Amino acid sequence: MNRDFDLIVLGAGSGGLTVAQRAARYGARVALFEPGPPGGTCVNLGCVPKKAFWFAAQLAHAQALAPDYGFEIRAGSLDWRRFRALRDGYIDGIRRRYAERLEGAGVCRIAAAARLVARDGVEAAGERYRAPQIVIATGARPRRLPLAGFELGMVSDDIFALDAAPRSVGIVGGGYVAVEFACLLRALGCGVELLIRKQLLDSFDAELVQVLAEQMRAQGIRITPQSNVCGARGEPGALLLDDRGGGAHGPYDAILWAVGRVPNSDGLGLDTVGVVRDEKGFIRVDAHQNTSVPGITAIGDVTACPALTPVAVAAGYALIERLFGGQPQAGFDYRAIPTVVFAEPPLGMIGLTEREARARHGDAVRIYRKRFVPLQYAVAGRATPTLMKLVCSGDDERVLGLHALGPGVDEMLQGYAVAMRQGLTRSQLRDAVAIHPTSSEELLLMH
Ligand SMILES: Cc1cc2nc3c(=O)[nH]c(=O)nc-3n(C[C@H](O)[C@H](O)[C@H](O)COP(=O)(O)OP(=O)(O)OC[C@H]3O[C@@H](n4cnc5c(N)ncnc54)[C@H](O)[C@@H]3O)c2cc1C
Ligand SMILES: NC(=O)c1ccc[n+]([C@@H]2O[C@H](COP(=O)([O-])OP(=O)(O)OC[C@H]3O[C@@H](n4cnc5c(N)ncnc54)[C@H](O)[C@@H]3O)[C@@H](O)[C@H]2O)c1
Repeated sequence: MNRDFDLIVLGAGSGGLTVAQRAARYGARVALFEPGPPGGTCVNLGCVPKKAFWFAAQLAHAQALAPDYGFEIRAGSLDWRRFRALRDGYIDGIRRRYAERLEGAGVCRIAAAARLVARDGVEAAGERYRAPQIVIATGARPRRLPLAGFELGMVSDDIFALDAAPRSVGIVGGGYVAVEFACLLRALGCGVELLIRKQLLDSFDAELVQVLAEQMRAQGIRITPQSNVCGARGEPGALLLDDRGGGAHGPYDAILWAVGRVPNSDGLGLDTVGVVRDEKGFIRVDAHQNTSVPGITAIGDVTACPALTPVAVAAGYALIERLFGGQPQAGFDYRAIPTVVFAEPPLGMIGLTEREARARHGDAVRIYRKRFVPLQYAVAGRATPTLMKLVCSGDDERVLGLHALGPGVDEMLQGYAVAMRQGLTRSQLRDAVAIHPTSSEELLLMH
C-alpha cells in the first residue's frame, strides 16, 4: 500500500469527515484515520441520539397536554428497548451512508488511532504515513473528575447504552448536557435533581435562563444551586453524592456527571512535533486553523471554539477551500453562531448576550423583549411563557444578539442566523411581513 498522501486527517467526526470528503472532491489523495465508527461524537454519542431522545420527550409532553385539549387518553410510558433499537438502527444507517460516501470519494480509511511522528507524518497500528498537510479533528470526550466514587456514575456517553429509565438521577453540572438530559429524563418519567456549582447555562442570556429554570422546576426538576459535589458512594439504586459543604445529596438510582468535556489532544504526539496547546489542552490555532507548526491544522472540539457540529463543519469547509480550493484567504467567521439547548422548552441564541453587548458597546445598546403565552398553551389554559429578546446597537440598531425561549424556537432561529450574518437591523425586521399566527412573528413586532 502506498502510504504517501496529499492530506492526512485524524478523526472521522463532524469536522474530519467534512475535510476528508471535500479535499477528495478537489482531487487530493486523502487518508482518514479513525478508530471508531464514522460520525464521531455527533452521530454516535451526541446530537443525533440526543435529539432522538428529545423527540421521545416531546411526545411525552404532548401526551400530558392532550387532556387539556379535550382528548381522553391514557398516557403511556416509553419502551426504552424498542426506542433504542429504532434509534440505533437510524444511526447505523447514517454510519453506512458516511462509509459509502467516503469510499465513493476515494478517501482511504484507516481504522486506527494515529499520532504525529513528524511535521508531515503520522504512525498508526505500527505503520507510517506521510502527507504535506495534516488536519487534526480528534474532538473531545466527557471530563472525568478525580473524585472518590466517580465511577459509580455515568457520563453522557453511557446514557445512550441504557435499556431502561433510571427511577431517579442526580445530575452534576449546569451546562448543555446537564440541562438537556435533566429535561428529557424528567419528561420520560425519571425523578431528577440538578446539582449546580455556579450558574446554569452561563454562556446564555441570564434573563432567559432564569425563566427556563422556573419552567424546569414547574416540571418537577429539583435544581440545587451552590452545590459542591466531592464524591459519590452507595450501591447502584441508592447512590449518594457527598458535598464539600457537608451532608449528602440523594439517594438516586443513577448519577450523571455532566461537568464538561476535555479535548482529545493527549497521546497525539503534539509535543514531539511542537504543536502548542493552551492550559486546558485545546490545540491553539489562528484565524485560519493553523497550529504552531506549518502544514498542521486543527478544527472542531479539539480547538477552543464553540463545541458545535456546524462549527466544526464550517471551519473544515473553509480550511479545505484554502488548502485545496484555490482560495488562500478563506477562513471561517466565528461571529453570530446560532445555538440551541434542547431543553423543555428549548432555549436558543445567536450572537451576543446583553451583558457581552454592553461590555463592548456600552450605552449604544438597546434591548427589546417580549414575553407571552404561546397560543398552544393559552388555549389549554396554561401559563407557560415564551420569552424573546433582541440586543441591538448603533443608530441603525443592528441586531447583535437574538435570544428566544419557548416551543419551536429550535426550528425558528435558523433564518435569523442567516440574516444576522448579513448585518440584520431592526428596521429590516419591522419591514418584514409576519407569518400569522405563530410565535416567531413576535420577533418582528417587538417595541
Ligand atoms: C451529548 C452531546 C450532545 C450534543 N448535541 C449537540 C447538538 O445538539 N448540536 C450541536 O451542534 N452539537 C452538539 N454536540 C457537540 C458536537 O457533538 C461536537 O461539537 C462535534 O461532534 C465536534 O466534532 P469534531 O469533528 O470536532 O469531533 P468529534 O465528532 O468528537 O470527532 C472526533 C473523532 O476523532 C476520533 N479520534 C480521537 N482520537 C483520534 C486519533 N488519535 N486518531 C484518529 N481519530 C481519533 C474520535 O474517535 C472521534 O470519532 C453534542 C455533544 C454531546 C457530547
Ligand atoms: N445542543 C447542543 O448544541 C449541545 C448539546 C450538548 C453539548 N454541546 C456542546 O458540548 C459542550 C460541552 O457540554 P457540557 O455540558 O459537557 O459542558 P459545558 O461546558 O456546557 O458545562 C459544563 C458544566 O459543568 C460544570 N462543572 C465543571 N466542573 C465542575 C465540577 N468540578 N463540579 C461541578 N460542576 C462542574 C460547569 O460549571 C458547567 O455548568 C457544550 O459547551 C456545547 O458546545 C452542545
